[in-house]
Amino acid sequence: MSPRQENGIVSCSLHENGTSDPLPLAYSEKAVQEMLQLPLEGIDNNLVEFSEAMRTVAKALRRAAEGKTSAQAEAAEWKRKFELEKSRNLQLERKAISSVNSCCDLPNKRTSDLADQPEVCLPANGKNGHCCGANGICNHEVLRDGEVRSDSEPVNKKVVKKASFKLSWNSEGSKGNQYKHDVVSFDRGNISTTERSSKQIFLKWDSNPQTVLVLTKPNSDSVKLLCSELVRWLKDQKKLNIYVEPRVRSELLDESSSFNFVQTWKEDEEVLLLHTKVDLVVTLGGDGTVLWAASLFKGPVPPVVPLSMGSLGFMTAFHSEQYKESLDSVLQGPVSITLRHRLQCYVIRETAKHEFDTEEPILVLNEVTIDRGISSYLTNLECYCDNTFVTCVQGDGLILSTTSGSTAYSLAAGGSMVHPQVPGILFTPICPHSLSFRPLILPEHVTVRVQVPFNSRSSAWASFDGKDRKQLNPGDALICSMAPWPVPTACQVDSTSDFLRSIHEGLHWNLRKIQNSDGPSSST
Ligand SMILES: NC(=O)c1ccc[n+]([C@@H]2O[C@H](COP(=O)([O-])OP(=O)(O)OC[C@H]3O[C@@H](n4cnc5c(N)ncnc54)[C@H](O)[C@@H]3O)[C@@H](O)[C@H]2O)c1
Ligand SMILES: Nc1ncnc2c1ncn2[C@@H]1O[C@H](COP(=O)(O)OP(=O)(O)OP(=O)(O)O)[C@@H](O)[C@H]1O
Repeated sequence: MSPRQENGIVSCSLHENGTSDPLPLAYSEKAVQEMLQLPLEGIDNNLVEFSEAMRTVAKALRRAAEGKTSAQAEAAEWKRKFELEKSRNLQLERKAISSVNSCCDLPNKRTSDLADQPEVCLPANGKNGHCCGANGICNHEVLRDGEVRSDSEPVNKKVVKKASFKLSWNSEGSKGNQYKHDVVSFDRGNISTTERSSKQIFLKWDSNPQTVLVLTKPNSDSVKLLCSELVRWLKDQKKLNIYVEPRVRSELLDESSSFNFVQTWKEDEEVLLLHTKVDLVVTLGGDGTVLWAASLFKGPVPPVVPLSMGSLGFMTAFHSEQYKESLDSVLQGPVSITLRHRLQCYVIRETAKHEFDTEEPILVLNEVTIDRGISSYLTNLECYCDNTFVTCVQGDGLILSTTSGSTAYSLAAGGSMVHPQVPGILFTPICPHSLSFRPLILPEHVTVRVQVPFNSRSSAWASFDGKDRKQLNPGDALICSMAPWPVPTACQVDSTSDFLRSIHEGLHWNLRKIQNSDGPSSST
């Protein structure tokens, strides 16, 4: 082999048989060293230069990606603010109209009598702009978004309008006329909190509920049996209109044609208008049926009465055998409710032309999970909270959970159990490959962004309340923030008793035999 230098690169010539020329004897090791020194340095210099150039390019790319990520997060935040502002403006508009129409001057006048007028309320006390006083809120003020009269009103039925109700909560301050709307008050330089969001909320009907949607777990004979009994009772004894899913209507009609009073829908679009027709939702099943019920409502959700017919039943406080007593008391009111917050998730594709080009939002009651799917590689998920980098999740994935979902998948992944009335977003890693990655709980006002970086080895997968898996390719992102529409579930006792009962009975939380008193005493 004869080493040659061409353009600063050393090359050796090989014979076709793969052997090389023996080095001339004059080439001592030192000589070789000297000969090779210069060209090798040339290679090194080139490599160093090249790697520096690559580093600069990588840095520029990373900066561009970070810039894009932060711009996307900012855009999503603005979008969220825009939506909140829009709904706030809508409320103000309604209040303004209400002062003209004075609908609340007519106590208990049913809104159906006002079918052609905007359905709004006049402040009853002339104060605060709320018809229900300072520590309450009327459903007319919050639940009217997107309510449009459907052209396809249910077959053979008269137009029925929703029952009105008000929500109220205990406020110590209001007793002494010291009620303040501010979260924090400054009284002579002293800071005190006057308002917290986790008070027990009561629902009181202003007019009687007229329409009930009954949702049932499929493929269960006991559920089917109870469903027909319950539907009959609601119709005959309570004189209520009943809606069920198309599948359930067919099942009921198969049983008897006398169930033809039961209403349903044909098109999926009609489901979007359900909240305008339904006063109350009753679920027959387990937690999965409550999740299913919530998923049908992409906007406001009517109060839900979950009758337990599953094995665990964290969110199903009512025993199904006692459905008559339970429903009697809920229909009569007032009833304690838990406002279960939901998360609103958007997927932004890398190919999106601009930041508002997101897919339809998905609302979750438990959690959104971003995991590695069938890939055997670690996930590589860059997470941002508002515009601040949080961490990179390397492991099996990440759970962004509501506090209601804190007892579900998040719990299994090591997250804390949180009272469902506490607003917040749980940030729980799944099998992180790091010893120090403890779960976080973030405040309710933040927007979390999970980005699959371009250099990720594989795609990630998002699933929503354990359903609807969506592939997230490198460059795609998922944005998640608190949704404006919670799921109000009726309580058996109250929010806190129901939560504690479910962790005791459902999970046997901290169950341990009490220690005997006959051990060593402290004096010995
Ligand atoms: N490793 C896990 O624990 C794990 C894995 C996958 C999904 N899940 C949970 O299952 C949920 C979907 O429920 P499903 O009924 O449609 O599926 P499913 O039929 O597979 O039931 C999952 C279990 O989770 C329970 N569960 C659901 N929501 C709960 C909650 N808020 N608190 C306590 N327990 C709850 C259900 O009662 C059921 O026992 C997902 O949202 C997820 O939280 C848990
Ligand atoms: N009306 C419905 N239509 C379609 N799927 C439904 C409906 N109701 C429930 N499901 C689904 O059926 C599955 C089982 O429901 P659910 O969790 O209520 O019953 P369960 O598994 O017997 O209860 P538990 O989880 O307490 O043991 C869930 O995945 C849920 O999403």
